[in-house]
Amino acid sequence: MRAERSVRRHLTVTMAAAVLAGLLVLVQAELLAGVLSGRFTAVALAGLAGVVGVRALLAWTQGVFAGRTATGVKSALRHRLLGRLRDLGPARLAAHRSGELVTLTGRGLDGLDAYLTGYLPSIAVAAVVPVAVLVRLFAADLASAVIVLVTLPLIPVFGALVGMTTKAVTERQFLALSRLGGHFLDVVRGLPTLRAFGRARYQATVIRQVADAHRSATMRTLRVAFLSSLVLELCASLSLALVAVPIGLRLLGGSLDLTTALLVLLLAPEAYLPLRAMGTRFHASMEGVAAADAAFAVLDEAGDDEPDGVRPAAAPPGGAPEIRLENVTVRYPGRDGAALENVSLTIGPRERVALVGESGGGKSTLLHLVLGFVRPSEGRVLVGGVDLRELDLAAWRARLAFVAQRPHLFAASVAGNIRLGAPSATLDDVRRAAAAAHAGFVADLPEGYDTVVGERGANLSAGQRQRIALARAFCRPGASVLLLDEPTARLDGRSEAAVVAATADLAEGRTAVIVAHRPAMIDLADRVIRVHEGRIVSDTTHSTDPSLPPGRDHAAAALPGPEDEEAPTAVPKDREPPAAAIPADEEPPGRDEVAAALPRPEDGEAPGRDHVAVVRREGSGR
Ligand SMILES: Nc1ncnc2c1ncn2[C@@H]1O[C@H](COP(=O)(O)OP(=O)(O)OP(=O)(O)O)[C@@H](O)[C@H]1O
Repeated sequence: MRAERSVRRHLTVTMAAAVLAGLLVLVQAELLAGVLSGRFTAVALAGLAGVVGVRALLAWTQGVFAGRTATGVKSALRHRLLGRLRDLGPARLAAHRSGELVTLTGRGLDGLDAYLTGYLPSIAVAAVVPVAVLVRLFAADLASAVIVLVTLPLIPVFGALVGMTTKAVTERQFLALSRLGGHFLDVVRGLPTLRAFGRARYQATVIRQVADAHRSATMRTLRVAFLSSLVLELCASLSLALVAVPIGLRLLGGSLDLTTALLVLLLAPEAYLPLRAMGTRFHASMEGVAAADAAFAVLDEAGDDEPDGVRPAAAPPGGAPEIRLENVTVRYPGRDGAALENVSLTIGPRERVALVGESGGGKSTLLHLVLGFVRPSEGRVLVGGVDLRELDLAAWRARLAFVAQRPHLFAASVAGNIRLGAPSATLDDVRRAAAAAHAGFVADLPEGYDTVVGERGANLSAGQRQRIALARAFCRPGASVLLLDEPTARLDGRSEAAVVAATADLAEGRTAVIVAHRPAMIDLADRVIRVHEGRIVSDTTHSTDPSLPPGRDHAAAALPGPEDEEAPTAVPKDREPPAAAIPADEEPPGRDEVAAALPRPEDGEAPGRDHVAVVRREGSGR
């Protein structure tokens, strides 16, 4: 708010300085005409120099305050834009290309400089100075004033005629620029894939085409701008000729004195100049206006993080809450079918729920609903009986420990990445979390926990990235809800067993929702929910029947559908490692070896209970 006030103040000073400098032209012309005609003495030259000096000072003031205005407006817009992008949530954000957003927030908004420092002050000058000049001309010479009065409107009329196409042309140019930025970033990120598939050269051709499209759009914009300048210059020059020729003739005929003639000749161009300048600056500022339009379109998009209605956001309930979905349907923009359809589900406090089902079934969407990343198209999500739409989402998320399906690592130190959700965590806390996530490899990195991770974790293996992301979740001991999206994907058997054990430990006393494909992870849940094509098709609670081997019912719930590639198999509880965090530098207990020896589902064959028994027997016989 304070920033907005100061921007307004700076803009007012800019406009005032521009208008004042414009009006001083009248005094300058008056003095110059007097000095040149000999009406004023040489002393008037000092006054003339003074006026020129004041005009220079005003131009400097205008430049300084215009710069401050532009910086203030751009910074405020960038802040709001970034805030909005944060609030949009991943689902809506996915509709925008990162490169286009980068172009918009960077180079795009920089285009506003021309609008704020040039076009806006020129409007103020064009509104005041020609009128003042006309008034003075009427007082000096009626015939010339009438000619100026008649010809002056031609400039805005012709300017508007040319300018009508400007907006469309500049918008096309900005679109081409955004597309170029978006495509370029996409290609740079995907270079390894493109090279592997032999498409790098082809993409270079595509970039050339997109750049060509941008070049021709820019040339079109420039053509319109030059045409506009030509028309306005021509118009102003002809109008001036209409004023100057009769003045010359009347001067020769003796019907006009030299001072008046000089004054009219000096003042008349000043009537046209502000309008011409406005036209030129209009073209220069249009790219910034197109960028601002694009920025406002993003700002106007409904975010997912705003509580509905005018009520203040409610604080999330304390302790491990109950999570309830009531007839929830989720439709993503641009998709016909629903990602989740009429789903009703209650997850009790401290309950551990595994979400299973084939790819694309809607499991991650369900997690994102609880996170508040996506909003239900129909139905509602309740946390501890309070609608998520009424909750303070920042406070709610502070209570969550979340591992995303594709965790993002920042180009910061390993420790910084792990303590992302717990900035006050000490290095010991970070080490403990890393040990629980079985991320012992960090100690072997060149600078240990201070090693700077490449952009998006580029210098780490996929499994190492996953373990750092897990450590991030483990570094939030205050969290009362665990939301894990395939936390053991990309882990080897040994690490998986340890992470499952640590997860079991962490889930104790918390509400946990875990998207899982692997049997070991599924088996630690109290309840297994199978999601298929956006619907819950089975919901199995852990059996209390002691005659049944543990996990049997889970295996049944997790049984693959026709499309499933993996056949998850329950690993009996007694074969899991103890439910305690295993220090990364220690050898995991012997059970891990069993887990490590287990053929993984991706090995082609889904292991059954017998496999485990065989491996154990072989192991013990040695
Ligand atoms: N941002 C999005 N925009 C549009 N459609 C989406 C978006 N995210 C997911 N979908 C669609 O919603 C459906 C459910 O996706 P979701 O990611 O929830 O499945 P999933 O069960 O988690 O799959 P997986 O096991 O492969 O991670 C899919 O058809 C997917 O294509």
